[in-house]
Amino acid sequence: MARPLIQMALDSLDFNQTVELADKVAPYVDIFEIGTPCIKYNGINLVKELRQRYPDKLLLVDLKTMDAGEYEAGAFYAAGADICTVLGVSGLATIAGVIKAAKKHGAETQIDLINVADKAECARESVKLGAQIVGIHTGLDAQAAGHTPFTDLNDIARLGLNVRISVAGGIKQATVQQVVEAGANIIVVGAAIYGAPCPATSAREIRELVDAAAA
Ligand SMILES: O=C(CO)[C@H](O)[C@H](O)COP(=O)(O)O
Repeated sequence: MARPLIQMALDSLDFNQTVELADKVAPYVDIFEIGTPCIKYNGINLVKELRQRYPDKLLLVDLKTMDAGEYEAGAFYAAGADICTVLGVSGLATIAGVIKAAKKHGAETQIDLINVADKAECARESVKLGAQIVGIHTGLDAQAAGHTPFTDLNDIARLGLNVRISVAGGIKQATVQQVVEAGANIIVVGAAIYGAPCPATSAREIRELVDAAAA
């Protein structure tokens, strides 16, 4: 099995804390995600800072674009994003716009299936448009209401689409093996790392668990 990537969700609002956290966990993760609240609060300068600081890491900007896909995402790809997210609920025209902007910069697009009613259909259509990643995502509010991403992950993985699958939504040490075995290619982790007493230790544990599950 190809080694799944670990994506660290940087979900603080504070610019310096975000950079400090990235520094702490960098040895253990493959992708830095600038979370949606974080990018709204800090803007494109944070993309530039992390790009310059980490030229060899993948950088995902969690724009969760809902409209004006090409226009909105284009600036972030130009600033150094490797991946931007667009909401599946935005519709195919907006998704196509973000994909167009990504292609212009040799970058990738992730379709976030959060709150999409027919996730299989949205994933299939997104792949036809040229998306490289679909995101199974139980958001923070849905997590608080007791939801998890596991059933949706299994359902989408079973489709066997030519697309990488990202999973997010409260993934922690206890659930890493399950999501790797279900077929996730990108494991997104936020609170289980940034909320831990020692984020670096937590990130290292998750790295070891992902690698062991994929071996
Ligand atoms: O995109 C997000 C919220 O919309 C989070 O970054 C994502 O859910 C990962 O964080 P956690 O592991 O804490 O769920």
